[in-house]
Amino acid sequence: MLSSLQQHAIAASRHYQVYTRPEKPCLYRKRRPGIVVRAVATENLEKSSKIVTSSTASFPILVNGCTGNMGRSVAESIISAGLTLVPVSFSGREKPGGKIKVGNVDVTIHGSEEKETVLSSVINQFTELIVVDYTVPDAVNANAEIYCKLGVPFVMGTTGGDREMLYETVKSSDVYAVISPQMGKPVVAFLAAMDIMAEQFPGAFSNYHLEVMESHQASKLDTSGTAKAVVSSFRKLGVSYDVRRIRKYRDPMKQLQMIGVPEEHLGSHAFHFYCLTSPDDSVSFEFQHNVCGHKMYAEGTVDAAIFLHKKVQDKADQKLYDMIDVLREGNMR
Ligand SMILES: NC(=O)C1=CN([C@@H]2O[C@H](COP(=O)(O)OP(=O)(O)OC[C@H]3O[C@@H](n4cnc5c(N)ncnc54)[C@H](OP(=O)(O)O)[C@@H]3O)[C@@H](O)[C@H]2O)C=CC1
Ligand SMILES: O=C(O)C1=N[C@H](C(=O)O)C[C@H](O)C1
Repeated sequence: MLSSLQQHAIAASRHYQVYTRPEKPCLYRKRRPGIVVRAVATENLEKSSKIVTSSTASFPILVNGCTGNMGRSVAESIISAGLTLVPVSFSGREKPGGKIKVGNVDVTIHGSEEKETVLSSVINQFTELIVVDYTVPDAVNANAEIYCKLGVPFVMGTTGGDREMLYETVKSSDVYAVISPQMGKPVVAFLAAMDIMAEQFPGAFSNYHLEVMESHQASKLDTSGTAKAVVSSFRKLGVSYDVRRIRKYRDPMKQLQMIGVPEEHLGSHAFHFYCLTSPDDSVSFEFQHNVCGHKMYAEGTVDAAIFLHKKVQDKADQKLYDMIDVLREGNMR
């Protein structure tokens, strides 16, 4: 009998056949042209006077982690959405120097020890600033503390770190934030459905056996935050499962041969698979979401930033949000 993982591998490769069909390449379907690009390239940031963005549609966003996969992708989506990309970002390296070009914006990369001083100066120069964080798990808590200390609203897409401490940091500050390990709206809808099921039918999967596996690019440092969120719903549904049991795949050979990740997406994919089996093995459920590339998360992140900007402008009472709140608001582009 095939193990559920082998069955998954077969299903995944079948799926691959489907979505790479040349006549219907849904992954690569062209989007409608975006809103006009309105990136403000602000050379000589130090010299410029305060940049005021009066219209809701053009508030400035600083992306922390612009040299990474997600940071760059979000920066590109900000420009495509006609928002203002602040030409400053941070890196884990102490003295990175240099600039990277995103669209027509030259983004200066600063070292992590300069974060607080540089960010304070950006806050003084850009009104209505929102920060987006796509860095590394080890930087999550320190970064959130800086944002809260400086009073800048932020979207935290980075996974890992001490999540409880992260929420505490925000709650004990006066800062608006969207925090979510998953910014891809269809996957967020799946997470929401699991959460609603857990809320309405607690114990529906009592004593079921759970297997979870996730596969990501080899550079991913932590266990999937999304898988952990799904497990937390399954636990409410009556399953006993420790997130340390989640099987992580980071080896490109296994991803290619066993899981069926398309070769061109080995460097950027997120495949998740959950299998629930009844105690007597007579019933099984399988859930799977496979994402290639980063665009979906980048676009969701821009929606989260637009949502957060509105909450700040409206002086909303609630300050801490997740992506389910963003989805519920229903004001997606
Ligand atoms: N919420 C969501 O939907 C998604 C979340 N993610 C999460 O986002 C995070 C980033 O992923 P990804 O872009 O693939 O990772 P990368 O490794 O590609 O990028 C990490 C970035 O963080 C920078 N960095 C490292 N240390 C620090 C630091 N101390 N301060 C500031 N910047 C730092 C790196 O700069 P340098 O290399 O120059 O040091 C680099 O720019 C991960 O936690 C990932 O799980 C990813 C996809 C979707
Ligand atoms: O690192 C990634 O790539 C991703 N990270 C997030 C997670 O840990 O859940 C979301 C998605 O899986 C992509």
